[in-house]
Amino acid sequence: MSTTTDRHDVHAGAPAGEPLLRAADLVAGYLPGVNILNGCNLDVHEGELVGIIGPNGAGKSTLLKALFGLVKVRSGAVTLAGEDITNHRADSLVRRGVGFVPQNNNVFPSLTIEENLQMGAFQAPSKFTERFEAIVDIFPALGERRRQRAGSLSGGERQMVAMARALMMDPQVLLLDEPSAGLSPVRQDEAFIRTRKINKAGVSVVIVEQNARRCLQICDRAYVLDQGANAYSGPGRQLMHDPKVIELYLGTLAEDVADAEAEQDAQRGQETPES
Ligand SMILES: Nc1ncnc2c1ncn2[C@@H]1O[C@H](COP(=O)(O)OP(=O)(O)OP(=O)(O)O)[C@@H](O)[C@H]1O
Repeated sequence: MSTTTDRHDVHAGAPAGEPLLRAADLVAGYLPGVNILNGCNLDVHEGELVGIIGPNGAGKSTLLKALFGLVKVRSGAVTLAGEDITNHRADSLVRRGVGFVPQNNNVFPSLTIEENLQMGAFQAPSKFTERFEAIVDIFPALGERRRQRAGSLSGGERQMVAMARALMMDPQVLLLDEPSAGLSPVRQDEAFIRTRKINKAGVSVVIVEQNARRCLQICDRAYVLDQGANAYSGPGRQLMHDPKVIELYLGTLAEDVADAEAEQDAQRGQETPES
């Protein structure tokens, strides 16, 4: 295992063996002739929590969408357990074990929590009860409030419903697009704790985040993107201490990072199940 955060080691710190999900040299974009991803690489190994951080407009969300068939890949390849899934449709990817939680408009507001989760299982309705129970084990609040309309929930609660809906198909890997976006600092922390719970329940996770520091704190490994290409990668905590990454992307002093780590360690000790 490599342990350096080196520009030239594109998967620094990655475990050995074949990744569960791989993006290799992806070139993709929205408009003809304009590439947003310029040769992006990403590996996710089974059980990993992998972060994607970088400046605004770096292409983080575009990379996630390209993995999920929502942005056309112009060259390069996406593979799942070694099989090519490049440009496969989202519904077929869901059947194959890839889940995706978009940043916005990610619940049906007029439907109840339970109905939202039924929508998540529409490709396998016979599994609804079993999956619902598994998800309530992770997020008990969803069971208690199953009859509440999603439109009446707070932003953080909606995000929980959106994550739960994506979990209904029992994905091998879950792609999360900025789960902390638009939430207050406390609610952001809850979103990160939920992400860790999902990962601890055995789901490999890719999380795109603007809150780079928090993201690096919870990730096994992270990739820093810049202008649609890999800039750095490595174990999350190692990137947090990398002077180049701090200067360019975290915009903070090393002492602040140490303080934030201590704070996070204290919070981790207090992590309790959702109520
Ligand atoms: N639907 C779209 N059509 C055309 N261009 C788009 C579209 N969505 C995103 N882009 C452009 O792609 C580039 C990368 O956007 P993307 O959302 O992937 O960046 P990001 O790294 O996730 O940024 P942020 O942290 O600000 O969300 C931006 O220049 C953006 O304007």
